[in-house]
Amino acid sequence: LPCRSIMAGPAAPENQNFCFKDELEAFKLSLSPNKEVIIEHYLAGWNGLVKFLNRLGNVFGFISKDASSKIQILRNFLNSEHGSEYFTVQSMVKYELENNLVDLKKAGSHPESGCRTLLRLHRALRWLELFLERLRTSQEDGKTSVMCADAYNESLAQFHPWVIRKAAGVAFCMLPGRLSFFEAMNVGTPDQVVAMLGEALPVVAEVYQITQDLYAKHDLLDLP
Ligand SMILES: CCCCCCCC/C=C\CCCCCCCC(=O)N[C@@H](COP(=O)(O)O)[C@H](O)/C=C/CCCCCCCCCCCCC
Repeated sequence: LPCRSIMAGPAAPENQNFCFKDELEAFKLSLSPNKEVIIEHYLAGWNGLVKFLNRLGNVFGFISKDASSKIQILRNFLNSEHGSEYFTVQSMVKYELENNLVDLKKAGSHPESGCRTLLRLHRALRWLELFLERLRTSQEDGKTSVMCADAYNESLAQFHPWVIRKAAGVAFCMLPGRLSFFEAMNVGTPDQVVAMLGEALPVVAEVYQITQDLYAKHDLLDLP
């Protein structure tokens, strides 16, 4: 499906030509032929989601700020002299572990390692997968705030302190209704949105699972 040219959000320059489908394409590109996760495309996927979130209003600012700062930390690694070690999640894990660049048990000299930073986004990817699935199967009168909160409670919430959970809960209540949400995605009719979600979900799920298995294998799922 081609993207529509209408703008569904505030008329900021970065909102022009926005199309949610393009943003999810980046996650598809992040899967290499040998099923490694290419960090540059993974971050482009997240960046697109943050752009989308920014269109939904300032109330989500604290969420998009946190995601953006994590994207930036990883981009800095990619652009550093060791950038080639950060080509895939697999190469990053190998490089950082072999060079003792990860605080494994408690925050120490590497509080912002690539591994711990990507883990935060990875946990959020599970929320995204659950939210997209709820959206895809929702009825016309389904409430995005409830779908979002349910997906959050089933995934990310367990990693957040009370104050963040409360703030997130308040923000979710400000989400637009299902139809306006679909409009903001700028994909087309509700049927076309649902079809697009059906295509996007297996990709998001695969990227999530590959990263999950890798982190589990190296015992990295609880990095401080
Ligand atoms: C068709 C579906 C459209 C979906 C559109 C999704 C747009 C989502 C865009 C970005 C998602 C934000 C990802 C948030 C990453 C959070 C990482 C995290 O857990 N950070 C916490 C821990 O970090 P450290 O302190 O250990 O460095 C940090 O404390 C979090 C702070 C901010 C609050 C995070 C709340 C997350 C809620 C996720 C749901 C987003 C709701 C979007 C509604 C469409």
